[in-house]
Amino acid sequence: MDLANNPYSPSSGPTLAVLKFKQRLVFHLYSWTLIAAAPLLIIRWQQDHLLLTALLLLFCLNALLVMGFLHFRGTYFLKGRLFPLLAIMCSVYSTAVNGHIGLYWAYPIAVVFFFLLPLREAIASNILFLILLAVVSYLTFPEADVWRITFSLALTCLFALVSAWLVGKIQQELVRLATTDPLTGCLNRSQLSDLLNNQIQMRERYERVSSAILIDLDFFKAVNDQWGHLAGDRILQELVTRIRGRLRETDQLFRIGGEEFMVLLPETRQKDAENLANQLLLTIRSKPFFNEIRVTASVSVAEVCRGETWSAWLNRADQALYEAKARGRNRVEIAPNSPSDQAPDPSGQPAQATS
Ligand SMILES: Nc1nc2c(ncn2[C@@H]2O[C@H](COP(=O)(O)OP(=O)(O)OP(=O)(O)O)[C@@H](O)[C@H]2O)c(=O)[nH]1
Repeated sequence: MDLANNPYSPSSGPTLAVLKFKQRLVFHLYSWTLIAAAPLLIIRWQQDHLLLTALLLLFCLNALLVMGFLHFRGTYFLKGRLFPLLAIMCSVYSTAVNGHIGLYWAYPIAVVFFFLLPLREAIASNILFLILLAVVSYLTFPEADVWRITFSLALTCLFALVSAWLVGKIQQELVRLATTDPLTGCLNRSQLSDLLNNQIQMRERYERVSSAILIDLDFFKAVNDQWGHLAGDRILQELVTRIRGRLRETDQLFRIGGEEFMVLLPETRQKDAENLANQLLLTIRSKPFFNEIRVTASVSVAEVCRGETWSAWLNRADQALYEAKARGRNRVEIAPNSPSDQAPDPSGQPAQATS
């Protein structure tokens, strides 16, 4: 595993990619609403509609602010929560004073809520919008029109809701497919750097120390050669079930190579990680797998050191794993702390290799 040249940078995680895509989408939607609202602002100002002009001005300023925050900070002001309020006020007021001409804007606004807001907030905003518009329509239009307006707007909201929900589900599924290994259901390497970096931040900021365990099956090629690849696959699946049975909810299990796995243990010191590593080794070698096949594993443990990068952390764990292989396999090896780490081990115990 060549970690120094690892292609996975923190910005390459699928979750981050989806977030960036959403931010770009929000930026474009705000620029389009700005392009649509700016001419209206001038028209209403020329017509001396002062209240509507003020509302549209606030609307445009909010759009500019959100776009500015997105462009310069990569985050947006109030997460765009002023938008529904201003959009509802503009549309309802415009319908009250301009009749049908104002009403036409209600439809794109109802749809765009689902792209700019979290689903629940979009639903709540649309319910409020529908009620207010129904009241204003009742006061403004003939009764027959009120039903048509309310019903057609409700249908527009419903279709937008269904499409937004579907897009959200598809997106969740795509992220799941991109981040998990199909054979074992473990996390794959796509988010490895991000999650290791999170633990490094916890160490730097709050002195919360995490550890990583690497597990590599011994002589797995021989298992494949003797029993076939399908048997090998079943062993890998059973191995993951056994490992998972020993982990806490907060621990994360990655498949980082063919028969190589990594367990990330947040807030776990080396001593506790070493205990767990010994237990994991025991669960692997103590009982035969599918078809009465017995396998062993080489295991390494590395606690994160102060000031080190995620790849340096993983490299230390990897070196210790090579050491475990070199010393005869079927054992746990502890990675020595990096020279940059000055913190004393609270247990006062020197790092030891155990079998
Ligand atoms: N069945 C199965 N085998 C896999 C999978 N991924 C990798 N392998 C096999 O795992 C074996 C790994 O072989 P090696 O890298 O030589 O390692 P090893 O035989 O375990 O030897 P040591 O690690 O040195 O103990 C290869 O035969 C791969 O084909 C998989 O998804 N399913």
